[in-house]
Amino acid sequence: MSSSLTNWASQIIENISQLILTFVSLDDQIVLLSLSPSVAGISKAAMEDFETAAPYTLLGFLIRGGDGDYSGFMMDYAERVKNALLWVGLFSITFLLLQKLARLVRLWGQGSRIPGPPSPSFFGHSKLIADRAVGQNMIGYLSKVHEKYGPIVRLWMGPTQMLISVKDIAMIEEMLVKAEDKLPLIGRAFRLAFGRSTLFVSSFNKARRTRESLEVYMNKNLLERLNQVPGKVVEHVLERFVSIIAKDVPDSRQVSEHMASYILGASMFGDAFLNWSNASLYEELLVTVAKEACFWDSYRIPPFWSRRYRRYHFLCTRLKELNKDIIGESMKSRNVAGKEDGTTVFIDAIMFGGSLFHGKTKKHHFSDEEQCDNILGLIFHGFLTTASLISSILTRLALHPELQENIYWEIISLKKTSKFDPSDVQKMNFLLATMYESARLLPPGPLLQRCSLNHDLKLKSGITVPAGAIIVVPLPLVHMDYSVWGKDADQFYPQHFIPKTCSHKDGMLDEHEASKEITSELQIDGSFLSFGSGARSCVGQKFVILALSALFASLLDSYEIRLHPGSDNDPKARLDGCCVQLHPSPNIVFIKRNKT
Ligand code: HEM
Repeated sequence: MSSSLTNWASQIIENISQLILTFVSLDDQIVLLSLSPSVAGISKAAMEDFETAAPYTLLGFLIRGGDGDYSGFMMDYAERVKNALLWVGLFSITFLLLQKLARLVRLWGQGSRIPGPPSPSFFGHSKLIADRAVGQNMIGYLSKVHEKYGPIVRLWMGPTQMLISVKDIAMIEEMLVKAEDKLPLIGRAFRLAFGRSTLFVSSFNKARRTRESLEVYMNKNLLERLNQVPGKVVEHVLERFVSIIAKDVPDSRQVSEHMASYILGASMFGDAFLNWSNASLYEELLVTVAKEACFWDSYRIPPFWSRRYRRYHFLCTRLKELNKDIIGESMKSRNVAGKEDGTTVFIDAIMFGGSLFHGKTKKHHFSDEEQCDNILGLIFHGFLTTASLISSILTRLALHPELQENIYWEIISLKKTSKFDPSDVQKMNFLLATMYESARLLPPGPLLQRCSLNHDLKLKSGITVPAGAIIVVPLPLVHMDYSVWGKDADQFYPQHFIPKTCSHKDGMLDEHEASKEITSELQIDGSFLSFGSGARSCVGQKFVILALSALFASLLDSYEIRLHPGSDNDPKARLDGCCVQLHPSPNIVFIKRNKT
């Protein structure tokens, strides 16, 4: 038995050396050792050559078998290979499952150490929140659980998904610095409507470089343009207003959508946007897509079979086309102007320099298509949030005429010393405080959302938030916390942002103080979170506050905003689509000031 084995082994070794030679002589017709010659890619002629030229090769042995019974050996061999593969597969799957199970057990263990209500069912609280009554008032539900379980609360959204809600300012600050990623859902939501974005992606590492350059760009170049934009936007808005009131009395929401699209369009695309014949259509599509986006984004797999979805997709495609169109117009006007003036630097920086939106590596720059998607994603986020904030400001001003008088007083005071210039808004503390207060009482997005994709977060309090948990900050609870904002926390009161020590009338700054950073003279700390905070905070914050202040200064310089007689004067905050709005949106009118 042992001698036959030795013979067999030596025959194999001999055959291997012959086989190598045979392989060389058979060109490339033999692909690899295989179970059947046809599968191995051996032609019939080659097979005959092979058998006569190398009757004792390894391949020959395998095909013919040592004693001529090759089929039995091959079957046995195939069986062993199959079994080996099955075992490898089984081990890999078991290993992966065990890994997942270990992660799950760890998650449950970590979760059980964070206070929170027990899971009501296998589906956790997601089923509860999907319930209309609770879902509509998610903040109310979070308020109740925070009251019962403390400033950090854990909710199970299913057996594998944990939601952590944080209400304590110090914890929020720490969490927003440490949790640098966003929920993957956010990236998907934007991709569905507008393609790829370098900004609103989940991984912070992927967004970091683009964020940094965009922030520098917005705080420098876009703000420099503020002197030119607001006056023109007010003119356009009022022109449109006149055409709307010929048919209907506009509500603050319609006016705010119009203002938001014009202020963003004119800042980003320059005068080309103001002269563009499709500007109204672009705005209409933005509004329609924005209304539907949140609904369709809730689907894991988009329902391509639904006619309504296909219509939505069509509108997104049309919006993309118009976006390309206005980018083209903006670039054309740059060529006509023949110089890089303020009106087109934004588009230049993106489309030509390629320096604004970076690719994944230094060498990789995005294609024009990807750059257009990035611009649209930015406009979409900016439009939704800015329109919601403008609507809130318009409503507050219409409901509180005394606020308008304070702001008008600031404008008049400035005019006494020099000709009013929109960039002077940096000196108008009361106006700035009105912007912040509107954003505080009605943050466009009621929940800040973050996560840490790869690492657990160890908080100073000793709590560990597991990687992948959804972290939310319920802004209304933080912004209406009596212990932070005082007993009038739920009231609209711009003085919340004006330091008590400010000696100027209604908080207006003198020339010297105003030259400092805008926010340094207002009382803005970690408890104001409408623009987020930490690693992924909004890069448009400074631009929006100054642009809207300039816009309202230009408007209030010439007009008073009034409630239309009979209009509702007690609107309530309600989540509408992706943003919070006041409902019902009051009808407003602009009355020309008598400046005699
Ligand atoms: C009233 C207007 C706006 C509000 C209330 C707002 C609010 C926010 C909030 C809450 C976030 C998430 C912050 C966080 O998770 O900590 C955000 C992110 C962002 N915002 Fe805004 N935003 C506004 C306007 C704008 C505008 C006009 C732009 C630029 C044109 C802009 C650019 C961005 C960008 C690029 C991000 C993403 C940052 C990232 O994911 O890394 N925002 N914004």
